[in-house]
Amino acid sequence: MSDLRDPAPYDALLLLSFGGPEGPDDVVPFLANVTRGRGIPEERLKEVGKHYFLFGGVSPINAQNRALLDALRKDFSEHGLDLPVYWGNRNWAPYLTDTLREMVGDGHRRIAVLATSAYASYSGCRQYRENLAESLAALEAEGLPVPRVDKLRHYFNHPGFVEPMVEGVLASLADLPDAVRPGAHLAFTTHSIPTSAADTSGPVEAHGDGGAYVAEHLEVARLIVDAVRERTGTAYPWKLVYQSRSGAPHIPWLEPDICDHLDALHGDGVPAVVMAPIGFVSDHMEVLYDLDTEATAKAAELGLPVRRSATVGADPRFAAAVRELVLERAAAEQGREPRRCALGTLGASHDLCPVGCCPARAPKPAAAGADSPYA
Ligand SMILES: CC1=C(CCC(=O)O)c2cc3nc(cc4[nH]c(cc5[nH]c(cc1n2)c(C)c5CCC(=O)O)c(CCC(=O)O)c4C)C(CCC(=O)O)=C3C
Ligand SMILES: [Fe+2]
Repeated sequence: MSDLRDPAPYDALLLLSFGGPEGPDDVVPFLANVTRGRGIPEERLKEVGKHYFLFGGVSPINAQNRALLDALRKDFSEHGLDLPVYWGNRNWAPYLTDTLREMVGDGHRRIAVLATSAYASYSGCRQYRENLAESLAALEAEGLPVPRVDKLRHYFNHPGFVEPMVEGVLASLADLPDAVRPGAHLAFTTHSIPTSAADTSGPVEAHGDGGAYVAEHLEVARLIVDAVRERTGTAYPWKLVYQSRSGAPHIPWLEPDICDHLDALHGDGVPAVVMAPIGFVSDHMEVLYDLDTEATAKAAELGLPVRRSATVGADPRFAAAVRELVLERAAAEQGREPRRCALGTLGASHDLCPVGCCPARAPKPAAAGADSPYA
């Protein structure tokens, strides 16, 4: 009988995130890291730099990841799960390669990886896998042991991710003035990406209009709408909309933008809107600027009452979900058939990204998938 809390074969968990600047001097080098070789127009970079300077050059994302680390360690220790937790980022310190070097130095060879992105897409999944491959190659070049890294499955439909967002939407609805609440609309938001990236997101079988990226977000929106209907008796009208678009204007990205959507709703006489950023795991800069600053100012200009609902952040139910995901994957790696928790109809996402999943425009080695050069 193997222990239900047995994380074997894993000897550590790595929290893999985006990273963000921690002061004014960090902003430009951070943006240079983010956009390395990606052809973001300079105008857009100047614009994005301003968002960070408005907040003293500090993105909240690192503090939020530190809080998540604390929540994970607390949850693991309370549940007898003996698994050290590390943290590394794609674009800022602590950098992924440095963290992996430290992990290998501490003797870890089989690492479960949780990315702070719940959905399929190049930016939210394969790009992290490319970062892992690059870092493993760096360790190899230094003559260090190369650990095996396994990325945990997408958790968009895990109850520990969805339930805190349901509560967040209920709280935002409750916070609206009584007079406008009955007519409120729900605007679920996520990061816009090029439609070409959306259409090829997820496994090849899922490719089609919007691919897995749009299908997964629509599923989460429906799950939240259903739960809100059950608990309030009201079927609030809703739509999935987008934010934080970048890239050249002639390239099609997912639309409509949240600000255009607010305009349209206002034009239709809708009296209030709850903006629910289901595409994000924490209230980082994309939420703080694009929703709480820009879209909220737009709504004020229209005289449209809006509320922005909370992301999961370091919610204990999310930490518990991460524990379940680690143990689920460990059980699968042990050759058992774990119970895979997933709400709705899409089912639990794959453990191993198949070949052709979320392709890059210029193919690069990616770890933790069926096409990984590292076993
Ligand atoms: C799908 C997606 C997520 C969600 C999944 C995930 O969480 O991974 C996400 C998260 C984030 N995106 C973030 C910041 C940025 N994203 C950029 C650029 C881009 N994002 C894209 C997509 C996504 N991005 C894309 C297709 C681009 C353009 C091309 C490119 O460069 O790949 C740029 C460059 C300037 C700009 O164009 O805006 C910045 C500064 C931060 C940090 C916020 C903070 O500091 O608190 C976070 C969490
Ligand atoms: Fe982004």
